[in-house]
Amino acid sequence: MGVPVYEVSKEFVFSAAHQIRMHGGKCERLHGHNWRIRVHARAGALDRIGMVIDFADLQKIAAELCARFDHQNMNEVPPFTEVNTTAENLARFFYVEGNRRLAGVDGGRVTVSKVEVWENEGSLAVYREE
Ligand SMILES: Nc1nc2c(c(=O)[nH]1)N=C([C@H](O)[C@H](O)COP(=O)(O)OP(=O)(O)OP(=O)(O)O)CN2
Ligand SMILES: [Zn+2]
Repeated sequence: MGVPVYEVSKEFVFSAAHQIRMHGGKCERLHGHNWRIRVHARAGALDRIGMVIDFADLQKIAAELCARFDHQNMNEVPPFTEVNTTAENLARFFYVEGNRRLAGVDGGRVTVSKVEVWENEGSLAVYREE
């Protein structure tokens, strides 16, 4: 028998402008996206009612993180005043901040395992740690 792993995920959309510094092409100009973020959470054991985490609680965490960027120029919102606003860096940001928020919940039973960021229907970046 393998080691059990349960995973749930939740998806969010927010609208924000950005510009990719040093890109050298059109993406260096200010432009916007409806960013689509999917946050995956995993656990080796379920809680007493059979959940990794309630979808509503995962939604709350990710919604808080999205709120700081919604209808903003992301390049003006820390840490993206210093870090380039690529989909890869945004995925890492959600992964790290999501895990920071989950660390205090249920003795660290649940972690963010993966974050996917779509800049548009065809362009996806994924961050996870191995
Ligand atoms: N690896 C990455 N490449 C690019 C990123 C990125 O975050 N990581 N970002 C951009 C731009 O933000 C751009 O807005 C999105 O790129 P793209 O998907 O190419 O968007 P287009 O609308 O130009 O795409 P088409 O599908 O060709 O119309 C660029 N690259
Ligand atoms: Zn873009």
